[in-house]
Amino acid sequence: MRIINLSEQNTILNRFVSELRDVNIQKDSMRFRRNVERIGETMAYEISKTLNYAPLETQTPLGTSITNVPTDPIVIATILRAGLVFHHGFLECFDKAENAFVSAYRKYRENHQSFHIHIEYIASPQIENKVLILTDPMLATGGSMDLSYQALLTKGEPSHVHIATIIASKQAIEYCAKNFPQEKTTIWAAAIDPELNESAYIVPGLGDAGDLAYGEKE
Ligand SMILES: O=P(O)(O)OC[C@H]1O[C@H](OP(=O)(O)OP(=O)(O)O)[C@H](O)[C@@H]1O
Ligand SMILES: O=c1cc[nH]c(=O)[nH]1
Ligand SMILES: [Mg+2]
Repeated sequence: MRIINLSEQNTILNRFVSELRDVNIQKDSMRFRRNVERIGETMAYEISKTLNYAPLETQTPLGTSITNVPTDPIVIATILRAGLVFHHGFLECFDKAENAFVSAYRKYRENHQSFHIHIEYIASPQIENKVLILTDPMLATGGSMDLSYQALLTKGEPSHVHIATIIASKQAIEYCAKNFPQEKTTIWAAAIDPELNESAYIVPGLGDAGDLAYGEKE
């Protein structure tokens, strides 16, 4: 398993992440959504470097040109709600990809301290032998990602799994490293944070990504 922490490189991605985290800037929900999307676009570009390529001959008005283009069939999957904008960023880059959606969300108990992860439905194409990119901006315990992957396996065995996230906790990275297939999983994180609080929120993190993008829910 490869674990790639993009914050270890000095790139403009770090600016997008710092704006998401900033308690004042993040109040501008349009900017928050756009930054999530921009990170999706940038991460998709990084993932594109790991795909298989073949030469494509193109007719131009003046002659022919040969360009290496990616050949892998790609399915971009996302976890509602917070994943939606991130997904859109990936789709801007991989515009020919198929798409899958999983409704996995935290259902809190009365005390709001404990929760279980609830999956209601999935909408997915066949994923057999395709490159599966699982996108979710927050990887806190890793539970939603794991359950979503298990649900998607009912649609076939992917050739490779990319877990793509903006902020992961150390704990979730360790959890995914144990629970996803070693030989064909890559984890991409724009940042990896040290801990979770008692409500399983990432610290320092950025808060609740779904609420910041779309408003609070009941
Ligand atoms: O790694 P985990 O511990 O499973 O937590 C991460 C999940 O929590 C968030 O979704 P949330 O349940 O808040 O739903 P929302 O996107 O609708 O706000 C986030 O987008 C992940 O899906
Ligand atoms: O820190 C966290 C954990 C789960 N979901 C979020 O949006 N943020
Ligand atoms: Mg949320």
